Amino acid sequence: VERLHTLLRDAEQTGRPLVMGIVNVTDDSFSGDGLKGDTAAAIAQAKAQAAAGADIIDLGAESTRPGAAPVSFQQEIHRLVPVIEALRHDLPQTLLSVDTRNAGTMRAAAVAGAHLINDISALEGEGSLDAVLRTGLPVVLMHMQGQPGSMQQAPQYADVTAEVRDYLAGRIAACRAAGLPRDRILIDPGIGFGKTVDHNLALLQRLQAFRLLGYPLLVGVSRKSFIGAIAREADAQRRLPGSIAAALWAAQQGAKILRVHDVPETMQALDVWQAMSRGGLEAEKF
Ligand SMILES: Nc1nc2[nH]c(SCC(=O)O)nc2c(=O)[nH]1
Repeated sequence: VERLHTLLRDAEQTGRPLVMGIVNVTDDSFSGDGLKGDTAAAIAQAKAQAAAGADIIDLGAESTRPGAAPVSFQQEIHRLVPVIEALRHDLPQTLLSVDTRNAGTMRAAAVAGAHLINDISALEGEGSLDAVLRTGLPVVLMHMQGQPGSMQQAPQYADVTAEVRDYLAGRIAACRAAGLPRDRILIDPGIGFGKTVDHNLALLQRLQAFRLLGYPLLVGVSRKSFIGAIAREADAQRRLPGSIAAALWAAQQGAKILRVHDVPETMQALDVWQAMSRGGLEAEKF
């Protein structure tokens, strides 16, 4: 928790958000050897993101893309633990986050050395709030309407910003009442999780509403389909300019952590944005 708060204080002082690199430890193994190929690939990707300046690496084993099939927590653990253990050793300066909804995975990830739990279901899963309490780790509470398999069919809100904010306020209250200290809570509006394009845009336009809750704000826009809709780009791998634009907007609105696929490109964009938004280079010598 201390290391995360040191980074968050730096972010506050420099006005530059932290960068969280995304690493998926999936099982669609190209090598056909089940997992070894995917473990090695995930470790290599995490190392590259850390070398490019990522402050945090977010490791996920369950694709929570709309329509994705759920993954058992045993399978999640089987995929994630080797990667966490390797990165704890190889990347001692980089915080490791685990993207999971499962209490069992949270416990195993903490034992393996993860520093942060990133839960798209805001600790609503069976036993997950208790599991996180016992791990001592900080947690990202994210809003999602419905479930990944069906959440994009008919997202529905009277006032998306108010409803997402009130949901997060409720989850914060529940976690605090269960004994989770303030300094172990981060929040996230869940861009793309049960939202139309217009819902996502409304949330991004009103990110300040979430800062009023008083917790560090994490935002994930990288390569998401609302960017594809706006820019008419069906291929997620070709949404980098739009992802950078949305990330800088979120930074401008006070997001403290940006969750991204493209770390070097985001770092360069933040370098230039920071030079102008805070005035003057940060003692850079050419
Ligand atoms: N906290 C948090 N966790 C996430 N996990 C994913 S998976 C879908 C994708 O990357 O397109 N998105 C997010 C996000 O926005 N926030």
